[in-house]
Amino acid sequence: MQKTVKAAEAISRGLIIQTTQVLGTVLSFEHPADAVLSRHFRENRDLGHRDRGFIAETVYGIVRRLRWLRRIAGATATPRQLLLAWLARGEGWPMRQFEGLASATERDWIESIKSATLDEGTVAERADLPDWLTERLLASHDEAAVLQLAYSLNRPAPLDLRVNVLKADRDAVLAKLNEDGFAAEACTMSPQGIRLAGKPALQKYPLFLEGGFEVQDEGSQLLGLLVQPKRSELVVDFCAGAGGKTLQLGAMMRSTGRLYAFDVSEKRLAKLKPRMARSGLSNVHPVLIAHENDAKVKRLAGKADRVLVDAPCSGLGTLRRNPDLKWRQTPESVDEMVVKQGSILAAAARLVRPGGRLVYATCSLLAEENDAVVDAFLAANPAFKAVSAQEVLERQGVTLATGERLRLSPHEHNTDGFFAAVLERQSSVPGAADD
Ligand SMILES: C[S@@+](CC[C@H](N)C(=O)[O-])C[C@H]1O[C@@H](n2cnc3c(N)ncnc32)[C@H](O)[C@@H]1O
Repeated sequence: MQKTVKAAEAISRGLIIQTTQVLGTVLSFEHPADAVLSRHFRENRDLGHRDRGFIAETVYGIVRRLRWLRRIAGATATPRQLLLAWLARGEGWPMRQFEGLASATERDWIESIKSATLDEGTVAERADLPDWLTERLLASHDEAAVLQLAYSLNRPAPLDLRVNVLKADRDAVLAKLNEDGFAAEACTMSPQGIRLAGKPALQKYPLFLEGGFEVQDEGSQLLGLLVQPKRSELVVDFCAGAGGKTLQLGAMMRSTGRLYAFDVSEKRLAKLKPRMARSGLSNVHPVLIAHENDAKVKRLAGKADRVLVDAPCSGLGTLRRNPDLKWRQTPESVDEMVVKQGSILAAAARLVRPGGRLVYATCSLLAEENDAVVDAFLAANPAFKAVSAQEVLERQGVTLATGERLRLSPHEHNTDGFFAAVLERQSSVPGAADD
């Protein structure tokens, strides 16, 4: 508690006002919270590391516990009231810390909410999730599991790195990080992963600039391992985005063969370029496509050894990092996503050569974006058969009792929530009517 009190002593009225402004913009839910924060920091370059940390952590803390805070502070509480309620109840600030920051009337109000008690509340209220999402999770989990999952999603995520195996080896990177004062340890599941304590700034760290590692959640690294690309293969990362997994696949291919990084977003693909330069990879070919049935995609029909579909999804498995998603997504947006996912998977499957592998992955926790999409695909494409994700990982030294389909969750694996299914196009079904 002493640490919180000390940090709070340095909080100025100005910082409280700025945090309230950022919070107000985030709570309009017109833009993603991380974009609102980045923009604020770009426009206020004089803000120090600690003040940025205070604004970001406070805003994320409030968004994570918004339902609880509204129960405490009132359904129509203003951003400033939510902030004061968070500092008093979420951060446990004692009354004397509000002197000079809150008016006498506000301090009376804070005192009253400090001692306010709440009834137990509904499952959704206790989980700090919207009702519709709680209902959908309850369809595949019991109440205790939903609450456990929600509590783990409502905490900040650790910082994981993936060692670039083309340039470095994990033990050497680990030793260097520890020597330079970072508290780093090897990830327990991913053989390429390192977990750091705290949130150190790494953008200017020489080993990062030289391409020795990238930031990537350990769970996301396991998805790359499921693709298991080999040297000289033709591999397609169908939804490459800024290339988190592309870079991992390229390094696993030892910068040989051809690795196509498709995406419909020019902005995301542009973010891949500097990362490619750092990584030292020369086998990556970013390709901007208009949609999943673009002619640039069709040219590779039947040619790919491996295809990864890291599908656009609700992102609800990443609530530790993007807590605003739970308030921004709707049942309708999820339903639209499911249609898109089916269409992308069908288009990507056409690229897989006989005997080749297709991996469908999401960072969603919802069965309709995961199993339902894969089940519908398998029913319509008898040439594809499921392969055990557990066995694919085992062959790479990862022991994880996941069964046929990979399911990762923060409360069980301390990773983001991920789903993946590994499928293989049978070589013995000539001309199967699957496309
Ligand atoms: C989950 S993100 C990918 C994250 C990325 N693989 C990584 O590891 O960093 C999904 C991506 O799918 C892209 N996308 C959306 N619709 C698409 C489509 N029809 N074809 C290909 N990519 C698409 C989005 O622009 C987004 O970058």
